[in-house]
Amino acid sequence: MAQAPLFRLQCGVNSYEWGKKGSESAAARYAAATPSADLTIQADKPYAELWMGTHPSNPSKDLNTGRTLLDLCAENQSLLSEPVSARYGAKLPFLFKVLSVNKALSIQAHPNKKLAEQLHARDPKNYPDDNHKPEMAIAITPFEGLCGFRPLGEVAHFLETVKPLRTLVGEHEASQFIQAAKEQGGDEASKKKALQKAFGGLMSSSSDDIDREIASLVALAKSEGADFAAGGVPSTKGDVLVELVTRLHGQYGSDIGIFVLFFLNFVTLQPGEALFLVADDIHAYVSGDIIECMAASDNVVRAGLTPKFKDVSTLVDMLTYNYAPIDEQKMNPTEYPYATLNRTAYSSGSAVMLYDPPIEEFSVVRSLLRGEGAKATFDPLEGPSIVICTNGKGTIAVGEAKHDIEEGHIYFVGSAAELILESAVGQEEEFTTFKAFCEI
Ligand SMILES: NNC(=O)[C@@H](O)[C@H](O)[C@H](O)COP(=O)(O)O
Ligand SMILES: [Zn+2]
Repeated sequence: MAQAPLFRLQCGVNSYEWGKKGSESAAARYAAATPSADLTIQADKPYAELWMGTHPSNPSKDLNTGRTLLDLCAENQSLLSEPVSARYGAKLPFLFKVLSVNKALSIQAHPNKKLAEQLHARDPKNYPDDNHKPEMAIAITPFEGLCGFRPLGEVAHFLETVKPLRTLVGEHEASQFIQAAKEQGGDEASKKKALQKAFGGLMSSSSDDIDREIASLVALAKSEGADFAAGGVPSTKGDVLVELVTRLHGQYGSDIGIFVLFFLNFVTLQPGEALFLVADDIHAYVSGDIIECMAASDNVVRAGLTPKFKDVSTLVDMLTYNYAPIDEQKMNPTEYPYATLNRTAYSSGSAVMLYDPPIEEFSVVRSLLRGEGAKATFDPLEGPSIVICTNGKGTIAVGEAKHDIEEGHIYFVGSAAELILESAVGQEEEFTTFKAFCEI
């Protein structure tokens, strides 16, 4: 019997050390929102990531039958659409997640396709996939993260004003870098080379040197306060740096990752703001709840702020060394043109916004429907979707099938289905959903 194009999913949650504890974790609350989930949230246990998709490490299931979404897609490739299944096989091209971040994640990057194949062949235990992992994060609550290298002038400023940093980078690499950073014009490749040398110098520090310089850094931050690092830079002032150094030191002790703060942009996102990271872009998320969508892969190359397997030389070698101001790291949503709002939705200021990164595997639509009866009707699309409700309640319908949906509920929507979302919240309240999809 053909599988209905709309069915509810039961999704699993991964407990990594950096996750929020107990019910503070949105990932835990959403996973537990499904009646059959055999999940009793433990107050002192960290719950980091809710996974929604067909990735074998934590495959989502059809709530009613208990069958995996992977099996159902394999048997009913029309759920994916012919172009998607022909290009990506009988599985979802994306992995959709909710992350609840209590402590900083690892200093990390995700390998491009070619490097992913090499790492997977060499070390399948630590690199379980042969696929790239470009990723997008959309803030559900206020979010902090380290994303991409700072403008070179900012790194030069820190090398000139934070002695423990300059010591670990090395005097020669530091002065070479500062000279390259200050050179007007100059070719991009040699600037990126100087950045790689300085960053590589930092990351190759001995543990004794790190212990010694961390102690000096924390003491300096405490004693200088807002004057730390000569007051910092416009994007990250001295007092913010003091708080971050102190917080990360409290979380990870003597860890090289704390010094990486001076090389990477410190980004804050308000709910609805987003950032996109291409493969090989360095980052480390610091706090907050986010929706995350990525190509279907779990390959992470780590170099600090983690008890997990680190592969520092691979990380230093693989990075893009792209550098840019914070605002160039953010991703601006646009109004989604393929959804029709009814009169109630229009009058209540509802919005359906598209986050569309420059890759094929996924896009995400965030729907904010305000007030009872606000409705969004989505044009059928040729490809699979997963919808999660992160706030409020309403109904989700495809054809004759109509179900209640509320915070934490997750549905799979098959290709070519005409999806309707309708709010059931009060006048001043919001019914919020995120829909990840692939359409070729
Ligand atoms: N930036 N976010 C991601 O890449 C997530 O999808 C990953 O699953 C986490 O980063 C994994 O981080 P750890 O390996 O636990 O340090
Ligand atoms: Zn990542």
